[in-house]
Amino acid sequence: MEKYAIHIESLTKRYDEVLALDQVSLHVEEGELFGLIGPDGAGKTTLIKILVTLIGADDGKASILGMDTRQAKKSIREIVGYMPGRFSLYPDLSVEENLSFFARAFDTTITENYSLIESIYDQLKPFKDRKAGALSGGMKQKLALCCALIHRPKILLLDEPTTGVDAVSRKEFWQMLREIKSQGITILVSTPYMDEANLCDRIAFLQGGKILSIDSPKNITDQFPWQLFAIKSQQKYALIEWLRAWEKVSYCYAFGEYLHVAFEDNTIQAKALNNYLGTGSISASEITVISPTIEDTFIYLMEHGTRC
Ligand SMILES: Nc1ncnc2c1ncn2[C@@H]1O[C@H](COP(=O)(O)OP(=O)(O)OP(=O)(O)O)[C@@H](O)[C@H]1O
Repeated sequence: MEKYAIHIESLTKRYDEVLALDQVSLHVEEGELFGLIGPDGAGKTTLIKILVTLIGADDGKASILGMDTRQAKKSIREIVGYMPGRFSLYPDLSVEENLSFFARAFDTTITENYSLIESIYDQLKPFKDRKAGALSGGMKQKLALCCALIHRPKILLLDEPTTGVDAVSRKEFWQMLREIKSQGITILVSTPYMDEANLCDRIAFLQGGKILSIDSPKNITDQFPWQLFAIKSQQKYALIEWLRAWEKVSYCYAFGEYLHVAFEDNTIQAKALNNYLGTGSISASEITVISPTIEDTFIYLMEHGTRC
């Protein structure tokens, strides 16, 4: 008996000369909040479309609760909730009409599973007669989530639900996902935002159709192998140039007003770093040792190859 909510083995998908998925393997446990993290074009949408049986793979296997995506399309569609990346609602129907439409399509009613969407739909109620096309980005996102949940799916698949949404709505959205997870629903969510990876139980890094790593956010950041420094200076561009010219530097990227720098030689400490900056007439206002972020680790894995 299959124990995974989602099980993918060596999945490969090609669009003409583009290899969108290249031997992707992963599994998602029942009840997990799993993140598919990767930049534009990584293959996230393709993977999710295969899982919801909208497109077929060229090779490999994918199953949802033990059901093969090639053979059990109808049964899978009944138990998954899907929120596509682009606007999936009917813009000329009102908020309430959209929700009723999705409920009817799944042979249910708004009231039958209302408890699942109540806390989200309550925020939309004041606008229930407004056309979906006239809602704000954050409100559209909430309505699309209610529509994806209205038939109480066992597994929820969300394709970049927070892309183009403001920071407050993004935060609220992740809070909603935690609440949905607490109701026993397995969630697979894709995002290009590295900071959202920390909110998942486990994540898979996807890049160019390949998995770079799969693990908990903590175990992922533990893969960054060097001591990492954050440096701040008024001479930001000269600082980048000067450090990238130093043959001892093995990692050097700008993060906002800081530069993250690491050395393969772990004996190099802040004092030696400061001395080197001095030889280039650069003064740093801050040099501190920091913990690597998810983004640091993603860049490291991209440059140094897969670890899994
Ligand atoms: N229908 C298609 N025909 C041709 N190429 C495609 C098609 N759909 C996707 N691709 C290509 O496959 C690769 C993976 O695309 P995919 O949409 O799965 O990535 P993604 O991670 O979801 O990124 P994005 O956020 O940009 O959609 C990209 O190079 C993309 O251009």
